[in-house]
Order: sequence, then C-alpha cells, then structure tokens
Amino acid sequence: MKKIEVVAAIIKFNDKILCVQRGQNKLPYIAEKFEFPGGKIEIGESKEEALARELSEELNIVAAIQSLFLTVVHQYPDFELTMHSFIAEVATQEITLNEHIDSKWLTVNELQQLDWAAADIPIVNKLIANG
Ligand SMILES: Nc1nc2c([nH]c(=O)n2[C@@H]2O[C@H](COP(=O)(O)OP(=O)(O)OP(=O)(O)O)[C@@H](O)[C@H]2O)c(=O)[nH]1
Repeated sequence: MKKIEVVAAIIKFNDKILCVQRGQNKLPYIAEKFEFPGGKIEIGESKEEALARELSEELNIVAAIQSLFLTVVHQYPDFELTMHSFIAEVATQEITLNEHIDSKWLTVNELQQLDWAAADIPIVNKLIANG
C-alpha cells in the first residue's frame, strides 16, 4: 500500500482557526473536504521547512510555526497517510486561495460544523478536548 507523509498547520489568529476546502479530486473521500493547509515533505526538507513552503505556495502567508500538535496515521482506501499537525500563528487573517476553493476562520467550538477529511477528525477532536 502506498504511503504518504504530510505536514499540516493549525493556523491561529486570536481565537479563530483557519480551515480550507479542497477542490475536486478523483478520490471521492478527499474531494471538497475541509483540511488544514499543508502538503508533502520534499526530499531534504525538515517538517517545519516543508510547512512554511506549503503555506507560502497555497495561501501566500508567512506563519510562525510553533509546536507539533498531533501526528495522525490514517488508512484511506488507496494509501496510508501520516500527517504531522503543527500549531502556527499569523499576524493577519489575510490569505490568498491559490489551491483551495473556500476557507473559513472558525472557533474551536465551530469546527465540527465542517465536512472534514477523515484523517483530520482526531486533530479536530483533540482541539475541542483541549478547549
Ligand atoms: N495538506 C493536508 N492534506 C491532507 C489533510 N488531510 C488529509 O487527508 N490530507 C491528504 O493528504 C494528502 C496531501 O497531499 P497534498 O496534495 O496536500 O500535498 P502536495 O500539495 O504536496 O501534493 P501534490 O504536489 O502532489 O499536489 C492528500 O491526499 C490530502 O487529501 C490535511 O488536513 N492537510
């Protein structure tokens, strides 16, 4: 089974968290799901370097990446995903959607309103549990 390793950012601004929506995808369980911005680690990059690059590419933002929040291993039908999520902070809510179709800034208590990618559910649940 194919394995993919990605990094993703839980981006905070005051009490809000940035949630971004993927576009169409040939894999129906990923298409139009909400996720945390990020992507695959390239050869030679640290996790933090990969995340900083992805945030710049996807959203034109510079974020202060703080600490590892949770690593999730999730088995999708076509691949096994290992996702390292990090807490990050931004100084402004201004973003540009270069790859995603929608975005929302939500409080922790609002996160469950969204249709999340399955691998993100443990992250959302831990954010809610932590308050
Ligand atoms: N970035 C990100 N990817 C996630 C999350 N949850 C989740 O299941 N994934 C999956 O992890 C994989 C990440 O691939 P990606 O497409 O973001 O990475 P990338 O930009 O480096 O890839 P590409 O250059 O091949 O398009 C996708 O299959 C995506 O659906 C999430 O919260 N954030």
